[in-house]
Amino acid sequence: MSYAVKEIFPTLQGEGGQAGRAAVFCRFAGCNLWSGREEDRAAAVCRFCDTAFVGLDGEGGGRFADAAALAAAILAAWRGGAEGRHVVFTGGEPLLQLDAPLIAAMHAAGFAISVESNGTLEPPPGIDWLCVSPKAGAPLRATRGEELKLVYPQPGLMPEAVAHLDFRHFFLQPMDGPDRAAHTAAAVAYCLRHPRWRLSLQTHKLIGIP
Ligand SMILES: C[S@@+](CC[C@H](N)C(=O)[O-])C[C@H]1O[C@@H](n2cnc3c(N)ncnc32)[C@H](O)[C@@H]1O
Ligand SMILES: Nc1nc2[nH]cc(C(=O)O)c2c(=O)[nH]1
Ligand code: SF4
Ligand SMILES: [Mg+2]
Repeated sequence: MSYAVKEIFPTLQGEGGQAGRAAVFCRFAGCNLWSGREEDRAAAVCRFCDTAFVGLDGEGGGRFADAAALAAAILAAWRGGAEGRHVVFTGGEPLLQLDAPLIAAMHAAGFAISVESNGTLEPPPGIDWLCVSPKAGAPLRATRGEELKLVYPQPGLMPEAVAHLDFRHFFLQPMDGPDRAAHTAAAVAYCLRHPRWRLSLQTHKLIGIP
């Protein structure tokens, strides 16, 4: 199968339990919870998205004919050597496209594989670090993984509704937008009262890296 990729770029993981870790980000085009068009946002299932994921026109983006071609482009974007190779598949929704051949190609190239998913699709085997970020009003099919990262506050999806799931780490990430400061204060207050939950800041935005 071919892959539609918005952009490929090296940066530090900004969020969650791996914040600060070097990675190549591969952002797939397309999502099942929003078209990505502003005129559709108000009617979408997921309405707070902070990401442009439509098209193939970002840095390093394009259509890749097969897993070998995409793996080669990701390896070319890695700034380190053979040690510590790490790719984060995100989007858009990466589980619409991430498949067994790509997982095998990345592992063969020496990469650990992280995934940022909305959790609506069954993850394929072989993911080394699965981050699930559930969305109010969307079905949740990925109920286990390394971290659950809930954007907070989300009307219709309280942390209590997902705290029983089988994840190693539970994060609240303040919803970015015009009310980011108030959302951050609310997330801090929630973590103080519910210590199973830890705060995830979008540190890349704080320091101005991609
Ligand atoms: C752009 S999404 C792509 C991956 C996948 N579609 C998902 O939603 O998890 C990457 C991460 O950013 C989070 N995110 C999106 N919009 C956000 C916002 N306005 N504030 C904080 N986090 C946000 C998502 O919940 C997810 O954890
Ligand atoms: N630095 C950095 N860290 C991130 N963690 C998750 C991101 C995403 O958009 O999926 C992201 C991103 O876009 N940049
Ligand atoms: S599910 Fe993820 S990529 Fe899709 S609209 Fe929501 S935050 Fe954006
Ligand atoms: Mg992002």
